[in-house]
Amino acid sequence: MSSGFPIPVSVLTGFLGAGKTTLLNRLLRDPALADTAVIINEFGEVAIDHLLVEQASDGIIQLSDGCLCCTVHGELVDTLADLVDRLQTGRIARLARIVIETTGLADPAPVLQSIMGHPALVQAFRLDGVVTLVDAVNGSATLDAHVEAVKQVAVADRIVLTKADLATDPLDIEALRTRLRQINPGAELLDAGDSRTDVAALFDCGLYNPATKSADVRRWLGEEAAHDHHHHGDHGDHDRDHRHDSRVRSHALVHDGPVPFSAIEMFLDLLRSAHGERLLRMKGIIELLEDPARPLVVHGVQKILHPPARLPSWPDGQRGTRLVLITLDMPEDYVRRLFAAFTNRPSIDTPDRAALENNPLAIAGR
Ligand SMILES: Nc1nc2c(ncn2[C@@H]2O[C@H](COP(=O)(O)OP(=O)(O)OP(=O)(O)O)[C@@H](O)[C@H]2O)c(=O)[nH]1
Repeated sequence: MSSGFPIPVSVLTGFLGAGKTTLLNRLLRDPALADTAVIINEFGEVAIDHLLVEQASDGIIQLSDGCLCCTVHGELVDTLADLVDRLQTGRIARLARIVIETTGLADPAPVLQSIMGHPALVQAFRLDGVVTLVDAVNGSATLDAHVEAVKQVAVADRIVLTKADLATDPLDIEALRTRLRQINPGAELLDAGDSRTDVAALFDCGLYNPATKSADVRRWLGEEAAHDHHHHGDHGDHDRDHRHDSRVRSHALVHDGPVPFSAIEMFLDLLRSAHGERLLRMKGIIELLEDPARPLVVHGVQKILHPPARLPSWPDGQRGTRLVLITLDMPEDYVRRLFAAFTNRPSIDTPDRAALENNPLAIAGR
């Protein structure tokens, strides 16, 4: 293997909406991350994430998988192998680092095992560290409800607490910190709002060392290695590898043409008031009737609805509204019909938006 190898790989993980892309955008502004390739995993039929990473798009590689939970094994391995090939044939001059942003529902063990355990990749890459983000507002509830979130914390070298600015009770934050230290006593615990939480503090962790992690982590990684042993070269066994909770699903909503702000607002309000606790994540890019040239970006994370932001222009030139919702136990049909009602594309037997607004007896979704 030629010089420049092994390339350090950092894994950025954290539950849905914890703030991975936000932190990544901040870090990518640092010249220390020049020559960094970013691999992001998208799920669902519409891709949004790559539009929201503010870097020259040639540095971003998007893995598109239909699955919520996996930074899917085979595709990640193929992408990394392709990068090696491009470097060796001179199509890329140099890569100083790779950052992999996992999906929020990812079990991190297979991702780490892809890098540490794959016979071909182990020569080219070294797993440098795992950075796990935990949202200070939703963190405790998320750890209670989702085992993936506990695993993400347990495997971390650095844990970054986000959204402390939104947390109302400092005692809650302290309780969360204590819990994070219990799950992973060895990781450094940092605050996203602290300017010292920079590239130097998060990356260059040294070679990832499972021996410094809990017995659980060593067991999970061991199970992955055993699982891998049977699956090298076999990318098609997704059903068997598919581990996410079938109660969790993603809904992709697309609308061509501009939508009035009031319609989007009402759609989100109704969804949140009727089914807020079932809405794990909502994100979208919206073409507004009032200002179609500047896309509106909306984010909801469990009980938080973040203030919408505006982009100066359409990142990929393609206008329209793309929303992704990740829900727990929510019928697909309900979401689609409600969205159709507010974008004036009623399906059969569904009251249209005007009827919903004007008729107090109309109950959406019924
Ligand atoms: N107030 C506040 N908002 C934050 C912070 N970090 C992230 N956000 C907001 O949280 C929302 C979700 O952030 P993202 O960076 O998209 O989260 P993510 O982890 O990449 O989301 P997924 O990829 O969907 O799992 C956005 O509206 C961000 O602006 C923070 O520290 N404070």
